[in-house]
Amino acid sequence: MATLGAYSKKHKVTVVGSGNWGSAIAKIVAENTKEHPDLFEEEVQMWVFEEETTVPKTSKHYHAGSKFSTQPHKLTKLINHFHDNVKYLPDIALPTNLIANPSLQESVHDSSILIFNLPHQFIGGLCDQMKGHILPYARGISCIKGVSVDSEDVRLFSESIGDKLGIYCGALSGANIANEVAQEKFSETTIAYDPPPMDSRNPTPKATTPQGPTPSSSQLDLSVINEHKDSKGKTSKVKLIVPPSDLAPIDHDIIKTLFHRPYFHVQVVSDVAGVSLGGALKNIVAIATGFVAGLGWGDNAKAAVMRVGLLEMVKFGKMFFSNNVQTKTFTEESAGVADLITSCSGGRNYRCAKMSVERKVSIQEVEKEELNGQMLQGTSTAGDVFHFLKARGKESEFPLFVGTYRILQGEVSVEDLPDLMEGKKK
Ligand SMILES: NC(=O)c1ccc[n+]([C@@H]2O[C@H](COP(=O)([O-])OP(=O)(O)OC[C@H]3O[C@@H](n4cnc5c(N)ncnc54)[C@H](O)[C@@H]3O)[C@@H](O)[C@H]2O)c1
Ligand SMILES: O=P(O)(O)OC[C@H](O)CO
Repeated sequence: MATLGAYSKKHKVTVVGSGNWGSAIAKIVAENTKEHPDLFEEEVQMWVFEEETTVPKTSKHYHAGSKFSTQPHKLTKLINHFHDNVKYLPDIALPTNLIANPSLQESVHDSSILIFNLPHQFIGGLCDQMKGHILPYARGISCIKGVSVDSEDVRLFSESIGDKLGIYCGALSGANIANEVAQEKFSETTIAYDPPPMDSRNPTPKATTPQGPTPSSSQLDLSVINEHKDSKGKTSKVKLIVPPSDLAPIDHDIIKTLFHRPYFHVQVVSDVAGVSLGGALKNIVAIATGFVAGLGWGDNAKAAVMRVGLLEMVKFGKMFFSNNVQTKTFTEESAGVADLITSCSGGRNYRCAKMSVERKVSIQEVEKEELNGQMLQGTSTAGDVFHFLKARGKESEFPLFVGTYRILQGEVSVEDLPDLMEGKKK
């Protein structure tokens, strides 16, 4: 594990997002910053999308007659008072060094490590608000499970965040149902972090320094033109800022120290595209698995959907992200097959899809009734991926992804899925 060694400055960490997974990850990193005061500032900021809420009746903090249980209060106030995200991760004790902050700009101020963890629909707008307010040499980790799609392109959130903010950003994804992780039940995760060469500990990075008297490290113009190969194999030149030399480089060691816990085991790899795609595409497969479970079709049917889903996940990566995506990320890492299995067994996408078939209502209706503000990612990812494939005439090559979208749209029925998967039904 990393130690401070020659570095005198500490990393400040901010988690952008505070939903079910956002709060669980914030708990983990706050536990680790407390355990490693040589590397990190103890206090971790967590940006909260502010809303008014009361303590729910099911919470251990609910007391009939108490002002928090009867009148709405700001969620940040409740989190900081009870050290419990009573709405999105109820009844989990959050470390007292984790501070909920409703101001995005204030929470990211001076942070050298930014962790992005919120439903993917919101990240673009938040990055726009963060521009100019973050340290230019900050580095990021995206815990978002989704892909950024428009008619032109499909992109990884780690890359679109990185481009918007002018920073390097890796990705964390794995078989991680948030409530289980928060209850400290053992799980594994995969972090893909392939930082620019200038971030390595040795040798000291080359940097362009202004002429004149020697400035302090914080005043140096440490911009480096970094030749960068993106997840599709395209090489471009990006201007990145070298972190000051009195701050420990954000390399695999530091990343592992920040996220690894006795109950949360981290593998660090370099395949950012594979890790991100695994987390995004399995959500579509989880919906399809939930649909067949809703019909009462049993474990064999679920396994068949998962098998086809895994093949389509790998194919999608290979087809649209060239050879940068490694098949073994899908077959060997937590971010691949393990996440697929857990999501298709007990994830929200699976559970809501199952209930929608059982109750004969739309999945959106179930989401609203059952998730108390948490949001499904599979429904929008299914739509995004469908439109992306359609624009390229590739629908027939991804029958499960396309079939799931068409069921969601009400164009075909769940009973059609076996034939859809085999391309027998159009
Ligand atoms: N929950 C899990 O078990 C889990 C596990 C691993 C990964 N993930 C992934 O983590 C990411 C975050 O998921 P989550 O579970 O933390 O979120 P969630 O489903 O709990 O979503 C609710 C969050 O969205 C916020 N929100 C609502 N409206 C907003 C707005 N207009 N702007 C900004 N934020 C707004 C809410 O305040 C809340 O924090 C997703 O990509 C998800 O797929 C989730
Ligand atoms: O609950 P879901 O379906 O969003 O999935 C949760 C996690 O991604 C499982 O690893």
